[in-house]
Amino acid sequence: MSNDTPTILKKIVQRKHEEVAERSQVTPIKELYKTAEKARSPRLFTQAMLDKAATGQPAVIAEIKKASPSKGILRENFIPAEIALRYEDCGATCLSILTDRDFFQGQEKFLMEARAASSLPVIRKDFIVDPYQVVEARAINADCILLIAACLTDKQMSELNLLAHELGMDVLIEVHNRAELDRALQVPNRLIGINNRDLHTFEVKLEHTWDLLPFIPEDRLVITESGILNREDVTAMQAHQVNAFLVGEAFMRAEDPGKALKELFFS
Ligand SMILES: O=C(O)c1ccccc1NCC(=O)[C@H](O)[C@H](O)COP(=O)(O)O
Repeated sequence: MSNDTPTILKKIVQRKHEEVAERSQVTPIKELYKTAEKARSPRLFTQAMLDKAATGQPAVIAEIKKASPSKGILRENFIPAEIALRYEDCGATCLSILTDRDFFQGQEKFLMEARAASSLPVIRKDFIVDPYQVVEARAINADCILLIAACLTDKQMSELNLLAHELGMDVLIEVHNRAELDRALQVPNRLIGINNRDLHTFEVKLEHTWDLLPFIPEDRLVITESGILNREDVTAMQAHQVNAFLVGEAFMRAEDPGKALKELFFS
């Protein structure tokens, strides 16, 4: 593929820069900082994942997303607060809420509603390319942000990571291949997400997780992301000593997302 080919990830990143420009016209970053200062105290996302992993039980980040670019609408009956409660009751360790509007039909208020309904730490799942979005994440009560190595330069990755920590949030750094992993490991952070989905082509291969494992130091917690659909997938990850997961589609398509979580991980 040529570097000029507009993949979905490139389109999303371009839109994010436009969004930041539009939003800062309406709410300048100084104002956003004031809202962030008054936000709810951050819940400990990384610690929750580490504590759960230490018990030997699966540490599950359960995702709330209405739609995705690769799969379209995933769920019609979409009430984030209800889904969050079910996830918590059924053993989730943390929540992931899509806030992107144009590609995932997400909204900031979904994160606020889901977090208010549960006591779990929440990650803002979005495509963060600018400090404005980090401050915005804290202003809507997020406890953690996602940084996707494929969207960021090394400098951006470390600056956004630092800003998130200064604001009291945790960070999940996501990679898909060895080059991104090597870059991500330069950033001081405990959580490394390996996305099994190529965000340029949508191709999903679970092998990405175990292929990268030998290159990850012991002090990082590896979270496998995307394409975990059934018990065989979970067992395959556990056979490689990976026991932290981020799952969306498999739960969102189920009538009761909480029951689906319980069946996938705890039955
Ligand atoms: O899911 C997509 O189609 C997608 C496309 C482009 C960029 C990101 C995308 N998804 C974000 C995610 O990484 C997933 O929501 C997350 O890992 C959960 O995956 P799944 O369990 O397969 O829903």
